[in-house]
Amino acid sequence: MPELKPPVGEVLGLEGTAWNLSAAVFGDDLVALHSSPYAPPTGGIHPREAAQHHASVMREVIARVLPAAENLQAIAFSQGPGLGPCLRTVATAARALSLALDLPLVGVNHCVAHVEIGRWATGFDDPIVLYASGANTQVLGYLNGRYRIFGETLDIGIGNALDKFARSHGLPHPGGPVVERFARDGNYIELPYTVKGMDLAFSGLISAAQESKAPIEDVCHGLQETGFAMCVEVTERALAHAGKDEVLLVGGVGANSRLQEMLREMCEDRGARFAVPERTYLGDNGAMIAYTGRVMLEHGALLPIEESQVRPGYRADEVPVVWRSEPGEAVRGLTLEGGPLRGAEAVVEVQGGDVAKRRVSKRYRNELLDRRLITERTRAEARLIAAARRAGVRTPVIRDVTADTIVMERVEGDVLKYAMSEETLRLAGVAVGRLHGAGIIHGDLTTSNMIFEDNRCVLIDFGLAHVSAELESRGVDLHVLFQTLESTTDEHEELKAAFARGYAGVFPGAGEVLAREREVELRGRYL
Ligand SMILES: C[C@@H](O)[C@H](NC(=O)OP(=O)(O)OC[C@H]1O[C@@H](n2cnc3c(N)ncnc32)[C@H](O)[C@@H]1O)C(=O)O
Ligand SMILES: [Fe+2]
Repeated sequence: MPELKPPVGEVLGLEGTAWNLSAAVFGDDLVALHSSPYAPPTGGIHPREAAQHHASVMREVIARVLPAAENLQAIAFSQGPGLGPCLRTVATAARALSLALDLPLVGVNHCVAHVEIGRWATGFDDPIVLYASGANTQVLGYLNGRYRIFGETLDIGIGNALDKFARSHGLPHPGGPVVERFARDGNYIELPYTVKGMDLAFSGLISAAQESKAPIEDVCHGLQETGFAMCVEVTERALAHAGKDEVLLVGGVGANSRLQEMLREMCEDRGARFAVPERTYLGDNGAMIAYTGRVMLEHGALLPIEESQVRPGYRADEVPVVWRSEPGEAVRGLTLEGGPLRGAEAVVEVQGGDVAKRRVSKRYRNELLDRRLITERTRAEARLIAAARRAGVRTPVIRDVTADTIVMERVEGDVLKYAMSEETLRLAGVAVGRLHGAGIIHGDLTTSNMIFEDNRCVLIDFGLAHVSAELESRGVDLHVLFQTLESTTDEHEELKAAFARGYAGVFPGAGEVLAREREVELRGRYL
């Protein structure tokens, strides 16, 4: 007879990583939820004051949900990431409860909990997730036992960016909802748009918005149109890259109706499904911790009390996702033989021995922004493909260029994604080393943009390329590639080392750039 597992009862979850102290009891469904948000009297969130707030309402918040439990089995808490003092206050309470009630502890990663409650609330199985909150902006997807981070902000989270902008105009905290209200009555103004591969950055956008002399409604409108278009673009890139067909939006900024509308339009146009959980489960809440804690408990992922120290820099991809067993592997992409190929931003079609790459208009984007991006990128791509070629980097020969289309030589061979080995990575390193030596930054070094033909690496897709000899640009260029490697294979360390060998062999500045790459990587890892 198969062994019957005892039914898992309820789990109490405690959340308090930043602005909200919240507790919930979750069984087969949500049993009870109570929150006590902290609103800073002036300015942004002060970590210590928020922690004091959490401590002062802890007893009451827990007392509001605990009596609803009939068969409590564990205490789950947000172990990180988050603000140190807040995390410590919550962990202390969780340990005390665990000891007093003689129940095991479960340490939950806050980002993973946003994703899991989102899957629960929408019924989505294997989505690409846009996690847009105060401190984080990430695009995640499940692959081989982990939530992989395909792309993320290189500076601050979009929510904090909106909050910071609002603060500089004397508007109340949190700024996100205030910006949304002003944006409704505004007209589009142009602001800096920054996407690097599947990563993005908001500080240039925010400084320009802060300095703008345009009416506040217009600045808010331009800010949303630009910042959200960046988020939707990287989500679409991840969707195309991973070959999935569901998009889930989570995190506090997910409450924004314009962001929801843009994602919905992108998904409709791609034939993907889109969902967003109801508001209760979007921003920080205890239910997401209780629910994820319960799933972890069912799979035996308990936390000994002596290992229960908080983890302020805890990343989603550090968590072994033992409750999902499928490989989640991407289906192999279509080939050009099957007709026109639809990438994240362009349609590529065979024309004899050539291909025509046409950038398509995106319905989710403001029209002026859409036209600007299509023209700028088509021009940059044609110019820099030619420049790279002159510098001795293999790229396709350009035949013709119009406002939105480039006709170029067709390169045959496997893209790096399907030809991963130390040797191909070394060849990729050689190509990128030559490119950087010529003062060109690729801007989108993913494993789909390198093709192996006759034992050489051909670089394609220069739409985000630009000329720069800055250490930072070069470091970020490598970071985009390394991040794609990390998100697709467990052998990333060997592959990175092989790349570095090829890169250093042709580019004298390699040591410095590799060190900078490491710095960029660590930057994204802390709040
Ligand atoms: C680590 C953790 O503490 C952190 N949590 C967090 O940032 O809280 P969350 O509830 O997910 O998001 C709050 C953010 O969400 C923004 N927000 C709320 N409603 C919004 C709206 N309608 N439009 C835009 N932003 C909005 C707020 O301005 C604020 O920046 C996180 O998940 O990164
Ligand atoms: Fe959060």
